[in-house]
Amino acid sequence: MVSHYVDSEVGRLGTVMLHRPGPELARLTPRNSGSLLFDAIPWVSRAQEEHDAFAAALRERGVEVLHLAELLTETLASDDARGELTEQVLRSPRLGDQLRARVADHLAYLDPATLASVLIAGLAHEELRISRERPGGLVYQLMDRHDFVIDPLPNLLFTRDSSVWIGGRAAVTSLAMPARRRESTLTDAIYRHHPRFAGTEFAYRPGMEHLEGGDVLLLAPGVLAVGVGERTTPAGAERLARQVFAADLAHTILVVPIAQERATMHLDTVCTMVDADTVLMYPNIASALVAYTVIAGTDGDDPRVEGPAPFLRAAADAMNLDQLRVIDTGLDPVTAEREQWDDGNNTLALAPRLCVSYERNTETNAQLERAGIEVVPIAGSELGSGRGGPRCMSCPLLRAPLAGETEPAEGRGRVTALS
Ligand SMILES: NC(=O)NCCC[C@H](N)C(=O)O
Repeated sequence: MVSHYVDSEVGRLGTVMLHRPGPELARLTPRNSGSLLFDAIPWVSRAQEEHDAFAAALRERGVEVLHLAELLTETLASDDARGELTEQVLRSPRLGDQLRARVADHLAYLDPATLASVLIAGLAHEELRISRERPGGLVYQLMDRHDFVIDPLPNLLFTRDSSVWIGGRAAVTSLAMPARRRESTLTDAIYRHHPRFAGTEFAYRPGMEHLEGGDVLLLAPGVLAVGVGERTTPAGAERLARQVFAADLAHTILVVPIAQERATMHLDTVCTMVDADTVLMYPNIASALVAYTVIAGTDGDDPRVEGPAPFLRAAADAMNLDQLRVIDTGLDPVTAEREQWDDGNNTLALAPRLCVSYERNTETNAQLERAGIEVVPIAGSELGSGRGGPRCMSCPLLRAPLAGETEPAEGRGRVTALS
């Protein structure tokens, strides 16, 4: 068993899980892209090139990159995992008994790599092997040949959302949008059946109240921020608070309401951390954002809720800082709005003051560099068509503890707000 541990957003990144986009992206058409949560139809091979360059940039900086599809293939060597994941797709009420039996026959023949690929890319009616002796029945006959018997998971690319590590535990989330719900069955199977993750303990389970990883920020050891809006519900935030308090993984949770809009679907679309005391924030909402502070109860009491208070103030207080240093997305309200939409806020910290960002967000990247944050730019013209940046596309499994890295750099004001 390898140990996995994450207690901040910015401790030096050791291991990350990515998903290289594959044939599931080729399932997107103008007719289904809305329900599959993409804003444009990506050019698949270019998206793969961009993703390969992202993975290479991480590896060049010493990060161990794990690929979800490879982990899933290895996981499917376990008969238990295979049985569970097959049963989950067969449970769909859309299939009906006769077609369900035919899909079960089809899946039973697949080797682990092909089964992993079908679980990710889905299965179209025309790809299902049906013999004359065992026909598909009414449901099969009434389907169009391009209809999905198993839906594809094009958003698996955004590995941030289906699981998040909090301390040494995996929180496997409960995704809100129907198009994404099955993603967490895959991450859950990996953590429960892959030998690398043997003995993993869990901080959250699929099936609990809605919670998505993009809404969870590990502000500091023991302090989490959880966005509530389009995806994570207040009940999901409350459940997470109870879970992490019970496991002693945190003492304070800041619950942050965000607008229920596509542009701000997760907290990490408007705020990410680039140093132990520094956030990159969307200025058009930064001063209006508030937080409810949820504090662990003692001796089994319910958690205490305080606030609301301005988010930046509540966060600094919970993190024991005089003030959080703030770097703005963009330069003015219009470039800020453009670059926030293009995931300019959604940076992935590789270490304190070192982050990956989409190259297209030139104004935001210049702001970061001016503030002493080194930027590793990556191309994302195709990757961004699903609305997600480097943070959304990565699930950290191991970060170095922050001890010794929290002190301000020589000659750099720790508490200067840059705006
Ligand atoms: N954390 C994130 O903001 N993830 C991006 C998710 C994008 C995906 N197309 C979605 O709508 O869920």
